[in-house]
Amino acid sequence: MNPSELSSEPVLRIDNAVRTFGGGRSLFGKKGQVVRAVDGVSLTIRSGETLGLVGESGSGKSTLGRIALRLVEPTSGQVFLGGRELTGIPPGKARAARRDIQMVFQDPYGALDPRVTIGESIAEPMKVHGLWDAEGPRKVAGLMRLVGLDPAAYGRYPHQFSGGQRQRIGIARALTLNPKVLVLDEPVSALDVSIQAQIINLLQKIQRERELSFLFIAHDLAVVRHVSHRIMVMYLGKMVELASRASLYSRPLHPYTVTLLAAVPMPRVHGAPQKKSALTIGEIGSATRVPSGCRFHPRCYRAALMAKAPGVETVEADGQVRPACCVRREPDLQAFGDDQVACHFPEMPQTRSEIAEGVLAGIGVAGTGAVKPS
Ligand SMILES: Nc1ncnc2c1ncn2[C@@H]1O[C@H](COP(=O)(O)OP(=O)(O)OP(=O)(O)O)[C@@H](O)[C@H]1O
Repeated sequence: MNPSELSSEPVLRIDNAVRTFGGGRSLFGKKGQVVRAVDGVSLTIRSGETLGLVGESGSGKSTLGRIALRLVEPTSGQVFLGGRELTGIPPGKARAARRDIQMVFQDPYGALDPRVTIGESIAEPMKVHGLWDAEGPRKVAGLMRLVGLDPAAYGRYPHQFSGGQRQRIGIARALTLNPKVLVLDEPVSALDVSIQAQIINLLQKIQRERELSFLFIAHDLAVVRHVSHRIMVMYLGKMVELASRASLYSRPLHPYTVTLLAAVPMPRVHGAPQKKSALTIGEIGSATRVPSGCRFHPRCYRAALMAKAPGVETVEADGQVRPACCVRREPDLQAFGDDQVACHFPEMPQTRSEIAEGVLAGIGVAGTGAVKPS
């Protein structure tokens, strides 16, 4: 579906979601550290749209996905599903309202109960919601056919299936209640590459047929590029960039996005050996000790470059010279057409040599080379 064909009404809306973990007292009365897993993130997804959600491990993607379903309660913020506020419903009554949003998990091995036949597994949500009737078996058979499984396999157990087939079972189970939104948390990352493509094709077919909306969480930027209409990039609990697929891959605005894209292996050119990224910039920071100002500043090539630019006020932070604004002030989200970015220097040019120079300026160098995203 083209972005222009999508309806403008959001099916899912998350407003300013915050989720912290920890902070309680230990047995000895010592106060634990607080993790700000999701720190003021908002998003919308329209009918038939796929919003890709990317970021390194620990950036808060799964927590945000679970907040959308209220599998994790937000510390603050609101979730609206089809215009109805999900977060306003008392916990005991949320199940019925949650029917319209379901989840597909990463691990097709762990997501299914090994003692339950796959047909029963697919039927279970209907039974839990009191929707099982004489039509139930026919519906389960229809769902099995939809995901490419033979209904004759109803009475078989999960261990009798391959990883890809189990993910098909997980998808059928997620569709049992006819939801409007699927949260797909790394749905193909546990599968072989050849099987990944089959599952992605299946998800896209189902999306077209049912006008489903997807929140598609993934590490793999190549997969996200393939499936998403828009992409949100998260870093240490914050959204740093939100853009259409076309702009994100052709003109990434946030230096973290540039760095992530640079870490994707480059396609082979004229039989040349595949180049891996030149940019390595150390580990993602700690979610318990979040850097001041822009959270990305300790790893940011652009901040390193700007610190050398004439007229830019600088400060030293953890032994690195950085623009004072990056260290002192969290950047606001700025709009660039339909795209948004949270960076103090979003328009700084990003030629290959400038990025390489920024890296060389002291952020951890793994050489120079193929850093400009294709
Ligand atoms: N139940 C929990 N208790 C304590 N900390 C948690 C809990 N769940 C998540 N966190 C922390 O919140 C932060 C964000 O975790 P989250 O799993 O949402 O990130 P992610 O981007 O999905 O990472 P991954 O790709 O590894 O799943 C991490 O620092 C994580 O350790």
